[in-house]
Amino acid sequence: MPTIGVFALQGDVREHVRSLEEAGAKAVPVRRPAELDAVDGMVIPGGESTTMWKLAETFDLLEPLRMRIKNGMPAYGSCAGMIMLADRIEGGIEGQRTVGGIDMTVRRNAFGRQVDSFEADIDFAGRGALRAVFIRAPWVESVGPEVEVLALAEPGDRIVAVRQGPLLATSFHPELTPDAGVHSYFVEMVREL
Ligand SMILES: NC(=O)CC[C@H](N)C(=O)O
Repeated sequence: MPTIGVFALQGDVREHVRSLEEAGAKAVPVRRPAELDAVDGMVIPGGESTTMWKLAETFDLLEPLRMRIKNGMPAYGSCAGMIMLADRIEGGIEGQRTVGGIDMTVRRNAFGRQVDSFEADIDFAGRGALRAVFIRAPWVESVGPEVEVLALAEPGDRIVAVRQGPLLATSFHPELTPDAGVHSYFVEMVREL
């Protein structure tokens, strides 16, 4: 059984732990570099990317995360986590940095504010309909040639799920629904590597 860490300095950590366990992984919260060393893959949850970035710097987790990802560790980011895995962001705050790894430009809060949050049925990775929850969600503006688009959403057929090698990101929050499909997809990715 793979051990998957959940970035636990900020965000909806418990929900990801539950979804990962449902998908057949051992899930552990990660707050320190030593804890990061012990996992086979990482999830960066939904939450607030600006706060995640600041806390990751303060707790010396940003650089170790970047290194593990550079060395091929699988990672999955939902919503704020998607922003953290983007090489480039639009609409970030002054100086905002990410972990990076996926050759894409992500627009923060692209679908609107908290009041514009919505749910939609989307087709994820050709696996049929999946209920997707969007909360102040980003969308992907553009992707590099190595990036595979896994899902689009209305309005505007925006890119809301992508994969680049061992890295996966979604604009939406599968951890907030009972369907563990996206987490199962990620756990399979970790098993394959
Ligand atoms: N639900 C979310 O994760 C929202 C993400 C948030 N808008 C951010 O920029 O980090």
